[in-house]
Formats: sequence, structure tokens, C-alpha cells
Amino acid sequence: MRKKEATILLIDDDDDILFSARISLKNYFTNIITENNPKNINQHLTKNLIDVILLDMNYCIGFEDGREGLYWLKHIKEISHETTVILMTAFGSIHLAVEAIKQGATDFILKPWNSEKLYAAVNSGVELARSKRKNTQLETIQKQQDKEFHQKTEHIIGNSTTMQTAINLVKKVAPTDANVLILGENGTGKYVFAKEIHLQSNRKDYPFIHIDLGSLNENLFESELFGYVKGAFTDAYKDTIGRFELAKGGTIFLDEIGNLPLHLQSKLLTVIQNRKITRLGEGKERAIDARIICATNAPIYQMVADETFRQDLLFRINTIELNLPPLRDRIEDITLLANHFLQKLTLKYRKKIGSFTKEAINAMENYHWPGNIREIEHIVERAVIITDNNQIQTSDLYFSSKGMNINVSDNLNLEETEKVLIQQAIQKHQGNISKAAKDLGLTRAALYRRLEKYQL
Ligand SMILES: Nc1ncnc2c1ncn2[C@@H]1O[C@H](COP(=O)(O)OP(=O)(O)OP(=O)(O)O)[C@@H](O)[C@H]1O
Repeated sequence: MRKKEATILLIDDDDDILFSARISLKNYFTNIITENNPKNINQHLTKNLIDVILLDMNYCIGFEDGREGLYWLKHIKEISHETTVILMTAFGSIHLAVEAIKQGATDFILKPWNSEKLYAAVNSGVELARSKRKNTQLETIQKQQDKEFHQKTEHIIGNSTTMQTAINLVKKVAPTDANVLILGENGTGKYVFAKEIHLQSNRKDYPFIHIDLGSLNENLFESELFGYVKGAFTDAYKDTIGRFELAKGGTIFLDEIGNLPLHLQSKLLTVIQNRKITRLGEGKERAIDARIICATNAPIYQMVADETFRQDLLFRINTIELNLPPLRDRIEDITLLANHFLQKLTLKYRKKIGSFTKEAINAMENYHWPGNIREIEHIVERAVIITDNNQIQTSDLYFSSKGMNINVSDNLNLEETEKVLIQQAIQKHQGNISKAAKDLGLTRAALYRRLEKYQL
């Protein structure tokens, strides 16, 4: 039999008991630590991740009322509440057992023990410790996500008509349980809006569970979304709930739904239609109670036309559709967002930078923003870090050549094209006018004239 990866600490002042417990358990678990002085508990807990502590109730001769055991139990629970504590005594009484369980012990065994019973108690103690740790991890992730979210967006920024329309739609849709599909390019705020719908809904006190469907392969899709029972597959050591169940009472945000292959789309459709899931390896169906919000940056209607996305699934998820426009189509929001990030980032980097030059604003308004709001945040962050000025200049803004590319079929205006090319050259040479002029085939003076003409 393969030993289970687990650390068990045995504490008793009787070395014979320690010896016999070690013999009983060492064939089943990888690490057995013995200790005859409970005062050393802290050292063990700080050095090792202990799954189970088997703790004697009595240490001083003459004190056999279990008080010491209860004292140490309380102490362990205060510093490592995920560790399972099993108490043992030769003088067990129901009264003491009840008291110990009330104070956080998981089990109580009487000496002399039967080896099988001891193994069974320790083994379920190990499983319990693991599931407590996993829950703590999930809670930490959730808290972290919430914290990041609040740090990221105290407000949704946007005065443009399209953003105001989107914000108003959120207000109307949030209190209903309608499925929402959020469409928009990368970095347009799909996550931010999904979370905002959740926060404005009646489900706000329950979890908001985000999952990137694009990153799941076939095996993970089912186990992550629906959960599994112990033994369902090789690594299924214990029952685990999936994201749909985790989102109970709250919202599940299925991101990148356009990346889901067709056969998984069918599975998801069945779940959304029936509002039931079945954990892997379990026959039983479980009802789901989660509001469903989906998002994608893929051209979903084109995908339906190309038969790479199921039309029936689209109709299930798009009861309400929220379109987030790319930043280049709402130029009026650019200055607002740039100033918002400037304020936030100057605080973060403790720099005194009051504003952007007129030319820098102009350059931002003429840029294509392929990465949308995420990109403006990154560009402002980089500028804040590198600039030595108290105003951000055009040369502090590092635009990617992707966003500078001129699409000739879109824009045939010669002056506009010239202006963009000049910006591109200045960016490429990081503000070095001589090099930019050379690249453009102009003299320095000719370039300066054009900079003035276009107010760059
Ligand atoms: N309206 C907004 N106001 C302020 N910040 C925003 C706004 N929209 C998005 N952001 C910020 O822009 C960044 C990208 O937003 P988000 O992750 O929501 O975009 P997304 O569309 O989900 O991106 P992707 O498609 O790449 O997953 C985040 O840092 C977010 O806080």
C-alpha cells in the first residue's frame, strides 16, 4: 500500500505510547513526528505543515481530569485552526469527550486503542485538514479577487454616450436574474462590468466566481465546472465541488466563451438549459443557483454564421447583450481615463506629475489603442515611472507599433497619415528628433515645422 503524504504529530509524555502509535501509523503516512513535551508544540507547528495532532489529555502525574489536554487543544486551534486534533486518554469519559469536541477536537480515542480504529480516525483527520486548507485557499483567492477589484475600479470611468448607455443598462439588468453576454475587445472592461452587475444585484453577498473557459481542456472543463467525487479519476482523492456549485447564491462569470470547442458548447448548453449539474463520477443531479454572465472578444455572430459557435447556446446566454466599445471609438474618454490612471499611479510611485502636455493628449487621442483600457493603464504607468518631468510628454508615451499602424483603406487623408507617421517615428526613436527625421527622410527643421503644424 502506498503511504499517504501527510504529517502526523503524536504528543504524549509516555514514550511507550509514542512508540506504539508510531508503529501503528508509520506504514500508512509519510511523516510521523513524536513529542513527549506539549510545550514544544509551537516549534513543530512553525516547522511543519501538520495535518493531524494526536494529543494526550493528561501530562502531570496526579492530574487526570483532562484539563491539560483541553488547554493544549485550545492553544493549537488558536495558531493552526486547520490542523485536526484527535484527543486520547486512558481515562476517557463522555463528559470530557463532549467538552473536547465542543472546543474543536475532531475525535476522541481511548487507550489502549485498536490499530485499525486509530488509522481510521487519523486518516479521516488528514482528509478534513486538507479540505479545510482548500476552503481557506478558496476564501483567500476570493478575498484577493475582491480586493484587486476594488483597488482596480472604485468607479467605472466613462463619460461617452456609449459608456453611459452601458452603465445605465447595468443598473436595469443587475437586479434581474437574466443571463448577460458581454461583448468587447480585449481590455474594454468585460470583467469590470460583469463584477459590477454582480455587485448591483441581490446576489452581491454571495460569491462571484470567474472562470476562463478558453484555458480549460476537455478533462478540466468538467471537473472544474461540475466538480467530482472521490475516485472519479486517478487524482480525485476526495469529493470536490465545481465552480457552478461554488457560485451558489451568487454569479458565475464564464469568460472567453467564444474559445470553447463545439463539443464542450453542447455540454454547457445542456447545463444552462436544465440548470442542473452532475459531479464527475456521481449519478446524482444537483440544481444550480447561480446567475450566468458570459463574455467574449470573439466575433460571436460571425462564428454562428461559420457554424463554429452554436446558435442555440448563443440564444441561451444573450438574454441581455452588453457591447463595450473599443477605446478608439470613444475618444472623449481617453483624457478622462489617462488622468484617472495618472492620479492613481503617481500615488503608487510617489511622483509629482500633475498632467499631460497638450501634445501628449493629442498623441493619445490619435492612437489606435489595440489593448484598450488595459493598454492605456500600462502606457501611463510606464510614463510615470520613466519621466523626469512634472508633465507627461509625448516622448514618455510608449505606443506599440501595432496601434500606430495606419490602415490605408480606413484613412486616405494625407495629412492624417503624415501626422501618424511622424508620431510613429518619434515613438520609435523615443523622442530623438534627429533620428526620427532621418527615418522619415526629412531634415530636422522640416520635422520641427511639421511638429508645430500638427501641434505634436
Ligand atoms: N470603465 C473603466 N474604468 C476604469 N478602469 C477600467 C474600466 N474598464 C476597464 N478598466 C480597467 O482596465 C483593465 C482591463 O479591464 P478588464 O479586465 O475588465 O477587461 P476585459 O475586457 O475583461 O479584458 P480581457 O478581454 O483581456 O479579459 C482593468 O485593469 C480594469 O480595472
